[in-house]
Parts: sequence; structure tokens; C-alpha cells
Amino acid sequence: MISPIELRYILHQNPELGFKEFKTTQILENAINKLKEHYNINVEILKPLETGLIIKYQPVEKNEFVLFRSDIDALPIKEKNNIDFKSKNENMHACGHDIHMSILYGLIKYAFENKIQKNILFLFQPAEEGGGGAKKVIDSGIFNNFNIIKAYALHVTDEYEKGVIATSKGVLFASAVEIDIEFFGKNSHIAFPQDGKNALNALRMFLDSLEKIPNDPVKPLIYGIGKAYSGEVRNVIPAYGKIEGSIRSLSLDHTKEYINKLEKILNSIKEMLDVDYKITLGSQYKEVVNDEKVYKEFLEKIENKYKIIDCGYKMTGEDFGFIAEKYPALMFWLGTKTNKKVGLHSPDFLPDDDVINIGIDIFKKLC
Ligand SMILES: CC(=O)N[C@@H](CCC[C@H](N)C(=O)O)C(=O)O
Repeated sequence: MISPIELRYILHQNPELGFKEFKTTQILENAINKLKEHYNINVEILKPLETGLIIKYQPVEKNEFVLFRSDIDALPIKEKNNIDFKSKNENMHACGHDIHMSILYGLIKYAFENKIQKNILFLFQPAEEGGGGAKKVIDSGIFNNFNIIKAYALHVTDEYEKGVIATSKGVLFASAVEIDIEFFGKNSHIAFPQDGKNALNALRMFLDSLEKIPNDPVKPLIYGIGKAYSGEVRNVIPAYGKIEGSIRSLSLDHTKEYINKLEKILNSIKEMLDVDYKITLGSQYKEVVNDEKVYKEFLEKIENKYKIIDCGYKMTGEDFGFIAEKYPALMFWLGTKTNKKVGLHSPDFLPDDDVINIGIDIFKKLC
């Protein structure tokens, strides 16, 4: 049987991308099977998708379950930390999911060890960073067999001091929609631009037009573009361009209205430059809305031991929003900062091991 911190080291060294978390799933299953043997507990391990798993712990006859969720995927980021348990591949747990998994494992260990008399579903969910694993788990129908009365999840961050909790009464995380826009023109020699259809110009014109969409000060929205490219050779008019980004707002409906505006702009550019376009939407995450009653209960259970900040909403996305849409739920940030902030998704992100015990302690209080 391994400890949650030992598990962290193994997971951190073997990070895998969304829906490819085969080794991660195996590591988790092996560790949980050892716990089952050690504490002589009979729980079912459910696998609604190819990766990830759900532990069904049901010591009490009635069909009432509390769900605790950890995400399990990593990011395509090369780790910079110089540590013994450094990632062995090109990916990295730069969003702290190794910590989330170890906390959930620690909670399972606690439940088995103390034979706690509460029915719990422990969800190790794939593909949070993109792909919407939470939605896929729901769509698999696995939860239809359970009466889930509450759901919890946490996310580490070095925006707050180690051990500080930050959450909010309503929207905590934004809706996040992955959006790609492609432009299709026609190549020509740059000396004969009249023979081409310039996709780079269309792309450029589109980017400039974004500033013209008026901001609604009470309905925040960010259209963040992380990648834009066009062209192959210096003396050829580009026939193709692509923009990859993500739209964050406080409601998926607002984002959809915004996408309609983008389409109008793109149609007028098409009219002007004769460059066609295609919009492709990737994962479309619902905003994470904390349930008011669960939030109140959370404060009662936790605030005498931990500092809790009401942080309002953040523009980060989280597919836990799909779970929170279906069940009374609460998500919170768990601070990890000790000295300097490096930020989530940074190749230097490295919460201390003892954050795991803090997370387990908080989850224990919510059982
Ligand atoms: C907590 C966190 O960092 N979440 C990610 C979720 C990504 C959603 C999706 N891939 C997108 O970019 O729209 C985030 O970037 O906020």
C-alpha cells in the first residue's frame, strides 16, 4: 500500500494527455486495489470510459451518494522543475492534477481505514483540459444508477497562500469554449496579388474587427487567442490562415451570442475579400455555478479551521460545470503559494507535498 504522497510522485512522473490516461488509470487502479486488500473492503471499480474510473463505496443500503471528483489529465508542457520525481515524458502535471488525484486517493484511504458510514462515489475523471471528460462521463449514463445528493471538487492554485481556500456563492469558473477559425483563400505570386485571395489579410482584418465589438461592462467576456498563423513562403500570397483561441464568459449562452457576432464579421470579410471561413468549436464548458445551500454548508463545516476567501468568479474554465449543472455542487480553489507565484500551466508549477494532506483534511470534513 502506498501513501498519497508516494502516489503523487508516480503520477507526476507519468503525465498523460486527455483521453490517453491509460497508464494513469492503471496506476490508480493498482493503488486502490492495494487499499482494498489492505483494509479488506469490497468496493466496485466502474469504468464508464476508456480512461478514468469511479470507485463506488456503499457501506449504507440506501441510494444516496456524495460525489468527489478529481481530474486526471496533464498538459503538453515540458517540465522545468529539477526534482527527483520530474516528468519522464514531454507532458506535465502543470495544472496540479497529480495533487488532485492524490487528495482523492487519500480520501479513499481515509474512508476505508475508518469504515466511514457514508456512500461515496470517487470520480477520477479524464480530459478536463480539453475534450470535456466530465460531460462524457455524464453522457455515458453511469450516474443514472445513483442518487447523487452533492458533488465536490477542488483545484489547486498558487494565486492564494498555501492552505487558503477561495470560492464563491455563484459562478466560480467561466464557461470556456474552444474556437478555431480557418480562412480559405487562393495562392498567387506576391507580384500579382490581383490573382490571389489573401487569407492573411482576412485573418488580420478579423483580428482588427474584434476591438470594435462593444464590451458589456456587466457581462464580462474574454476572447483569448493563443495561436494564429498564415502563409508558407515570403513571396506567395497565403491561401490559408488559422486562429486558435478560447472564449470565456460567465454563461455559455452569452458566449453563443458572441459567436453569432463573430459570424457577422466573418461574413462581411468574406464579402469584401472573397476569402471563405470555417468556425470549428471544440470543447464547450458550462460555467461552474456553486449551489447556494452547499456553499453555506461548506462554510459551516470548514471556516473554523481554514481561511476562506470569497473570490468571486475567475475566467478559468472547468468541465466540473457539467456536474454542477446536474447536481447541487461546490468547487473551490486550494491555495498552494509559499513564496513566489508561477501560475497554473507554467513549466515551473510545483505545489508542496503537504498540500495533499490539507486537501484530504478538507474533503474529510465534507464527507
Ligand atoms: C483550471 C484550468 O486551467 N482550466 C483550463 C480549462 C481549459 C478549457 C479548454 N481547453 C479551453 O481552453 O477552452 C483553462 O484553460 O481555464
